[in-house]
Amino acid sequence: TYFYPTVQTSLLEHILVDTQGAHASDFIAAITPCTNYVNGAQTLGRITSAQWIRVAFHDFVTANITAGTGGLDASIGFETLRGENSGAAMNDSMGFFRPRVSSKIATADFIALSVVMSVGNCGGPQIPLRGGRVDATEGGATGVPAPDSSLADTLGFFGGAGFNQVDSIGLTACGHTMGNVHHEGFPIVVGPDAVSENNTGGGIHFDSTVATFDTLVVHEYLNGTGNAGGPLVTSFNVSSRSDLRLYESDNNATMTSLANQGNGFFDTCVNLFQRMLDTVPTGVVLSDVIEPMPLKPINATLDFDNDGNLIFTGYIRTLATGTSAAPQSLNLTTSLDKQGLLLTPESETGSSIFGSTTFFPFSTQISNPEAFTSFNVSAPGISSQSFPVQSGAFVVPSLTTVTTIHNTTATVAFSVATRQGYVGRMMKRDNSTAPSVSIQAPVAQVGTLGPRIETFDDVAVTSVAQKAGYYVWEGSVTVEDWTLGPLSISVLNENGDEVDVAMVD
Ligand code: HEM
Repeated sequence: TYFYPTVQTSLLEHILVDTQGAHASDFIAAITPCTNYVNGAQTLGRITSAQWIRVAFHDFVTANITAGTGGLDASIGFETLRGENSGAAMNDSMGFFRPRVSSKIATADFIALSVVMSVGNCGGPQIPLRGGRVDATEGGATGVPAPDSSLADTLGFFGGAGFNQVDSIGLTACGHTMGNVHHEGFPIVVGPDAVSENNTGGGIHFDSTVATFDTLVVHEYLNGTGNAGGPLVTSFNVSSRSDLRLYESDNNATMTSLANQGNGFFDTCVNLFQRMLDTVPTGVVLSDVIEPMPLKPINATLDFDNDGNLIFTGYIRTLATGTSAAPQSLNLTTSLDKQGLLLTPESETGSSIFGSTTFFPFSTQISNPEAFTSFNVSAPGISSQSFPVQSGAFVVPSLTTVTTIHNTTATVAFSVATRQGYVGRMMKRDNSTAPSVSIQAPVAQVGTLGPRIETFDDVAVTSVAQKAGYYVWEGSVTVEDWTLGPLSISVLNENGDEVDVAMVD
């Protein structure tokens, strides 16, 4: 399957942009509406959008930027039993991400993505998202501020993660514009009187708009109106007033300046959140910022049709922003066929905060695969774009299946096609030469709900057929303790680089 520009960027962009209607990802359903609680009863007084933001903070703040350790690395999954990570948010969120994690998107990337989606889809600004985080294999350092932490300790924890006093006040105000402090989990902050039939967890809002990302928490704090900054300002228990201690630590200068920024508050939060999300251990290289793509190939892949012909099928998605309209048709040409295909859209469209999406399915026969090196998409009003492809080797989607037992054991039976004469990384096996196939599967590990990735290298394959100038190879792998996330099947070249990959589940 052809993913553009990379597998990871393509998949993350999909979750970010395909939020409603045609071909939508189900990720956003967890925070739709923004008051939704995806892990249990709506009467618990919990909301998922706010939980996601809190999880990222707890994962991040134990970073030691001098040592280059910690940050957004999903170590939080191993740390949920620590008192400083009290509350349902950590395992609720890890449990939601778990069946989505794959070799291409780590849990830590889901932690980052979830903040971007909560803020961006609940009234706030768009935080630039990068991919490429790497999950920790064990718990990291301690050091999350708690309601009864001293000001010095709190500033020390933030400082270790690279945030000074002004940054710390800003990040806390940006975080505490959504969500609750709950009696259940934090009885030293919120008393039992918060518990009611429709709020069994006893959640008290930080501001009057619990599920909207806005500046209200700052104004209510300074003016003493509404929720007056929330339970960490007003708690019956003076030692639990950590937000009050932090906000007052510079005589409210930072809070006053945040209030005076007006809409600039959003820019401040974008900046601070982005720094938080992009704090990663030394050696982790993040991708470019993932931008919504105006023209995107989706599930574009080589395959064989029922007659054994080689075909190239998939969709082209267009994204119309602002007042621009979707094109009526697209023209798809390939390096083989300059005449091209006229593509017409599916009737169902999608919508998102970025604009509306339209999907143009295509299928075209490839008669001379050696010359199939690119395809090009154009339409009136859209600048034409060319996409490079390779046809040397590919995972055959129609001949690849996953079967599961009890949802924990998965058997991947796959087919790979290699073009006759293709020089990839061929392995000597049973007196013949076979392609090198690697399968990566997310599996359960002890101590965290976050999966680890198990790799099956050089999976045995046997040659079973010849089709359309290709050898077809079959193989299979059985994965135990599968966590339900997409499995990747990769064909590797002589350098061990991926030439083609299929994501299956
Ligand atoms: C002095 C620093 C901080 C302290 C002591 C603190 C403490 C707390 C506590 C005790 C809760 C209640 C959790 C629950 O009842 O489930 C909470 C909630 C929350 N915190 Fe903080 N926090 C701090 C800074 C931050 C920062 C910097 C962010 C974000 C960047 C953040 C984001 C959140 C969010 C979104 C919630 C609501 C969670 C929910 O509704 O489930 N916090 N915080």
